[in-house]
Amino acid sequence: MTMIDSSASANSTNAAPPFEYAAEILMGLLVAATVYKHFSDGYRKKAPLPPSPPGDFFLGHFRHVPEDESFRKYADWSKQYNSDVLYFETFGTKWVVLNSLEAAHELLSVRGSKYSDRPRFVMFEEMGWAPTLTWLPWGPKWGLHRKVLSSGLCKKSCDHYKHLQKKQAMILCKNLIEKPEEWMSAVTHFAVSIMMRIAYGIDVETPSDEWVKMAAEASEAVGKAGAPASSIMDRIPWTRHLPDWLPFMERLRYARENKNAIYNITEQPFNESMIDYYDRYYDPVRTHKSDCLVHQVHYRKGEDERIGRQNIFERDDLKGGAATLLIAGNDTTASTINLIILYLVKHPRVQRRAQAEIDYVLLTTGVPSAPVEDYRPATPAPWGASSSNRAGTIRLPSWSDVPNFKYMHLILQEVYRINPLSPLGIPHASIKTDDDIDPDGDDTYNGMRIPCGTIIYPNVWAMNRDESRYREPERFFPERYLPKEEGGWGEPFPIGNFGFGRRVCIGQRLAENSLTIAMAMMLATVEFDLPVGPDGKPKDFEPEFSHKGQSIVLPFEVSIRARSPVVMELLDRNILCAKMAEEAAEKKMAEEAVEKKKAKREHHAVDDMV
Ligand code: HEM
Repeated sequence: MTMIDSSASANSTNAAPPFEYAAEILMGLLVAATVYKHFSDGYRKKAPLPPSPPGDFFLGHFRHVPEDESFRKYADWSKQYNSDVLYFETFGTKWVVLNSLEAAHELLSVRGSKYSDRPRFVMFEEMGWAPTLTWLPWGPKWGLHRKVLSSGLCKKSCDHYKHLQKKQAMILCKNLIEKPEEWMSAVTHFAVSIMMRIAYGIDVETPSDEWVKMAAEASEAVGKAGAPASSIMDRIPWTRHLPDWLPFMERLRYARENKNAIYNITEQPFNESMIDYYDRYYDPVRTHKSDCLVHQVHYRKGEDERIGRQNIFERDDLKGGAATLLIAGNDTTASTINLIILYLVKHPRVQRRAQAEIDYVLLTTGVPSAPVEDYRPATPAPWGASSSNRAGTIRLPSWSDVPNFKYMHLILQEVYRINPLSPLGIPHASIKTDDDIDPDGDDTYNGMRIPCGTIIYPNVWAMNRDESRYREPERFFPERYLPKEEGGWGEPFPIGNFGFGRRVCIGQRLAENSLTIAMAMMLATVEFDLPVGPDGKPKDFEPEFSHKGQSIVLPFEVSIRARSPVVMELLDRNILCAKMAEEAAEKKMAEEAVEKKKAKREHHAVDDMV
């Protein structure tokens, strides 16, 4: 026994372990496959690939594309190679960057049936995402998710949420005035409270609520995860199984460290919402379900089961769908409001003009009969740090006022243009379709070949700075969109911020409603100024941005105060009214539900007697 053991161990020291050369063999096969592919494509005389900067042999462009602010580099290359379409390749992963609106529109919208797939988001899989519309590949499951989520985000549904958005906009302004130093939490609370209510039926009372913290952690985890589908794991999926202490594996480490944040936001609000669903179900008074996504879809599923109709939207789909709304809807909205505040602070002239417009609309429409002077000081405040009209408002903006705030809408467009939240969009991917002429499913655009399965990044940042569309693109100038007759430059609104074609953002209407009512309310009630330095004078600053994943502005200081002494009272009174109206509506729905149940019971009783 001892002898056999020792010979075995001697053999094992002399012979090579079975997998010692596996890496080399694998590498050799990959090189051979790359070389074969290269030459076989060439012999088939296909159209040339789009221009691309030089890469390394085998590694391709892996080392050449920067992780941070790659959109700038792509825009530079686009100019250098005089091509709006650029091609890149690494370890067999091919990607194309579209630097013009024309190319993005033609490929992603007009040829949408070919370009609406997504690449595999291996890093997000590693982070533990449930099935979510944003990352789902093109196919029936995507169609089902899109249909279910869109039904709650169409115009009619969005009108239904307007009271909620207005109430939260008023609470936002109250929080800004009461705790100006915590202004960013107030903004996050605004966005989270809307999405938590719509997705889960959960009311988020204050900016210090646990739900706000949890949503902020998840948004941060996603926001700092880097541009989607660009990590080493997305390029070479098997690397997700490597230990995360290896060099180049920072993003794997990041994914593993942030798994909890995604788990919490997917599981906890969903479970809470389901508990509430069953509480309501068995409660004789609150028998009606809430109007949120989870309750509505879960109820429909139950009804389908009851009548034997197939419903393929599984529990995990609902969980993922609700988390999609929260994650996709809250951070985008909050980050855009942060940007709006930044540009208002940095451009006082723009802020004054928008306030003047809002004051004018509020004063000249639907005004109580008492003279204006009863509500505002006749002259600007004597300490007049600025030339602003500090009159404040005599009433708060309502939804019917919003279309009249024309200059405010231009500010929003200029914020979109100058700082797109997703500078490289969310990547699409091309697929083979029945209409393809090329047997491999490759496509041709302007004489350039786009191989089937290529990942497509629309460089929205470059499109929004296209000098043939925007004069002085780095300048923040909302008037650029005004027609020339009105003193503007007649330039077009930016288009790509919400994406393209069949994958275009489904939350755009909801987001724009949140943004416009929040802007209107803030401009009517709040004054934003530069922070005050130790010498008591306004202190200018250079904002810092993070471009890891989303392009967001990092926390900055701002001086915030109410525009007039009546503002706080107006806000308090209107918030109270909104809450009372909500309670009354809830009570009415509960009473109707009880009546309905009673009628059903009586109907069955008669049936039984018959
Ligand atoms: C300022 C706010 C927002 C911006 C800038 C924004 C931007 C985007 C972009 C660029 C895309 C990718 C489109 C494409 O692939 O071509 C997208 C997709 C998506 N957005 Fe938004 N979004 C915002 C708000 C919202 C809101 C409020 C919701 C939900 C209520 C939402 C839900 C989604 C979903 C589910 C997708 C994936 C659609 C699909 O893959 O089929 N977004 N969004």
